[in-house]
Amino acid sequence: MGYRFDDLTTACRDDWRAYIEHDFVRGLGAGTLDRGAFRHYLQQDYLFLIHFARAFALAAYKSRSLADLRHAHEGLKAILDVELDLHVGYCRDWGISEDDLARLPEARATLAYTRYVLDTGNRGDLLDLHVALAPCLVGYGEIANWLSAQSFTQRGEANPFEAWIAMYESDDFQGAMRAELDWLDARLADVTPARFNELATIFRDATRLEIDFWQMGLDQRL
Ligand SMILES: Cc1ncc(C[n+]2csc(CCO)c2C)c(N)n1
Repeated sequence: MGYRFDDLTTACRDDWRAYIEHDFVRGLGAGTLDRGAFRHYLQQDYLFLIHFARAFALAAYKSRSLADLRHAHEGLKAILDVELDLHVGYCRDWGISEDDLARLPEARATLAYTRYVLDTGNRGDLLDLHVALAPCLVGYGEIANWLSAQSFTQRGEANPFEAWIAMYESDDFQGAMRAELDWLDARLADVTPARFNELATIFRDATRLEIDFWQMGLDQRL
């Protein structure tokens, strides 16, 4: 007993590294990622964010305390008022209009990942749901930090993906990631080994679905 978030990443170390250091991520850092692959990813990420907002609404429904209800509400507001607005603007810069976004077909990788998170939350409790959301919430912060530390990463105008890296490296985003880590550390401190194993399976599955999401972008696959 006495688990922490780091025990989840340690339990699926190879999958976690494959997600954080994926070729798609390396291409973002080096500035060499195929533009079509990035546009495809941006489009599918719009659909992803809509379902992710629904998952925060589910977290509100699953909350047993006012503090957890507020936490879910903050997460939902952050996606609707900040993340999705930014995303729509970002898509516009990449030549994707709101009309295009409204008509997108959903890729299999998007379907699989988002519905997996929603099903995990429906079936389980608030901790199951947060663990399913963690590769997304914590992973992108870790990816931005990892990229900043790599010698191949190009910063500034030389890199067409600079805004993407900067968004997830920002104090706002890193603060939200820290808050999520604290929430998870507090809950994981008193789970049994059997319960930890269940949670580690959820975390690994969601991490594998993040890897598939990057690969879907690279392959420009529906
Ligand atoms: C496939 C995929 N995985 C993770 C994120 C990152 N992300 C999505 S919502 C959110 C929190 C917003 O408050 C974060 C960090 C993404 N965009 N797309």
